[in-house]
Amino acid sequence: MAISSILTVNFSSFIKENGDEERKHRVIEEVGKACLESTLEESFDRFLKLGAVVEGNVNDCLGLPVDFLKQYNDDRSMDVMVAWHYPPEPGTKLNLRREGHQDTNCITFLLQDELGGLEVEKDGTWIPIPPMKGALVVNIGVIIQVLSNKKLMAARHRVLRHEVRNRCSVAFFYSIGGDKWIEPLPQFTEETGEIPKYRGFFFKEFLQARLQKEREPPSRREDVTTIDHYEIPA
Ligand SMILES: O=C(O)CCC(=O)C(=O)O
Ligand SMILES: [Fe+2]
Repeated sequence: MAISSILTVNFSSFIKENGDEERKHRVIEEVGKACLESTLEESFDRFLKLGAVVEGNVNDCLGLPVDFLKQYNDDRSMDVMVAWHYPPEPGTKLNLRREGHQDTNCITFLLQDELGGLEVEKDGTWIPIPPMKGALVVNIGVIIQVLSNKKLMAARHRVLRHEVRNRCSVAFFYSIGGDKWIEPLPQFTEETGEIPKYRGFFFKEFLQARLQKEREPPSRREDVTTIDHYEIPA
């Protein structure tokens, strides 16, 4: 089953989507554990607070004016928390459940269970990220990559499925509103003399293109809309 369908089929539990109350309630019902709701709500709110803190850290690491990235922050309707379930599939050696990708948001927080399986690409090599009790993996997403003109890169990562056990993870995607215009900031172009590496786009335009491609999967891999679509060739 294609990974793109994970959000919509019983293969995983889509547990909260900020902008869609109806869906949220339906899914929580489907999960069938009403007692979970307050825990989910609380987790969501905490992730949201964490997002604001880490966004501030990223802001400072990039040397941007204090609270500069906050201007992207007023619309929280695109934030999503997802519980992924990766059923085991015996007998396959390299059992990819999630192909290599970059997250298409701002910052992702990921909690993987004790089975591990998450890998990050570094210089063409896939490196396992061992699970650590009580630790979250923090991923930079492509929005930051574009705004910073590739000063901060979104890590490419993938997930291997376990041969005999169910793997679970929870991801929180800290995002921005669809009406935000994304392009390399002058701080990383005009002010440094660097050439912009991306052309500008509205975030929702990018998401729509991706969604469209997911609904009608392109036959060629290179046709999938990734952030490379907006890249200006050097
Ligand atoms: O399940 C995981 O560990 C990673 C999931 C992931 O990369 C994603 O949801 O974007
Ligand atoms: Fe991811």
